[in-house]
Amino acid sequence: MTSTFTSPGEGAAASAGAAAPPAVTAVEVSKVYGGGDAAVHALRGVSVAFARGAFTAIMGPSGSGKSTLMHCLAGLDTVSGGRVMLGDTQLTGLKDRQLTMLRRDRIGFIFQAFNLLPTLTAEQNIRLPLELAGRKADQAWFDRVVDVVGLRDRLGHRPNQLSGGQQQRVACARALVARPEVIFADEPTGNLDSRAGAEVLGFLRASVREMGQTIVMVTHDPVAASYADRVVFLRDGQIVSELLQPTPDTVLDRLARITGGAEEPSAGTERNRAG
Ligand SMILES: Nc1ncnc2c1ncn2[C@@H]1O[C@H](COP(=O)(O)OP(=O)(O)OP(=O)(O)O)[C@@H](O)[C@H]1O
Repeated sequence: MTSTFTSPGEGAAASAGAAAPPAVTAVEVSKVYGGGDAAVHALRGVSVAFARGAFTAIMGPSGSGKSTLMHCLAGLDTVSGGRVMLGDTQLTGLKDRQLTMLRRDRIGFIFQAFNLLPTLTAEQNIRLPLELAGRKADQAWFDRVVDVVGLRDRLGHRPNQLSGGQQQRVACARALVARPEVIFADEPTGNLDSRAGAEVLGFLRASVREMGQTIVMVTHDPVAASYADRVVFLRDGQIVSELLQPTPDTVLDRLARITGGAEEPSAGTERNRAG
């Protein structure tokens, strides 16, 4: 049996009202790559809900299905079974063009590689997705985002004039400025030293606290995960555990138990309330 993992009123989720659906929901999602003897069951009946206004980390051993889950949640890949909802919208079954528009209008992405356009300034990079969508950034919101990520005095710089941490802050601002319903971050600090990584994570945390942003982040790093409100752990394509209010130590401890095989899927309702 597969448990459904939900998170009780965290952050803005509490004020979003009982009727508001989670930002993202997966119901019994499975994903099989290939077929026959070579079939790889990357996800095996994953049910999980991500509350609005909360910061959730997805962790697990290499090959456990983290990237596959994120790609299915973000409409970058199709599921083999089950369904994915973005708010009230069912992604499963949408046509490619509808999915492209949905990603453009409602989802933000931050990747390990910053993916900035080298010939554009920081400000132009931040505004680009909105302009491509034919929308104009609300100036007050733009200013707020720029201040939250601390880029006010770097807006005229090109990416090669910025440090890695500053470039990733531009990528964060680019995702935040469109006010997406959810931002998916895939190892956002993977290319940064620990100081720059801490800065970027601090800004992501601040965007959740101060702007009610919803963030789902895949990471291998227990310190990065400790910035989240909640960590869900995958093993062999199933969610096997979760932690609320994680600390680096509780995350490490849980990872050790998971990789040691001590945690079974049914143990997932156990929660850490320390910290
Ligand atoms: N395009 C693909 N074709 C075939 N198998 C794939 C494909 N993508 C992923 N897999 C397999 O699916 C399983 C889950 O992979 P996934 O990349 O989601 O894991 P992960 O937890 O993100 O791993 P890592 O931490 O190493 O990035 C693995 O066994 C992987 O080899």
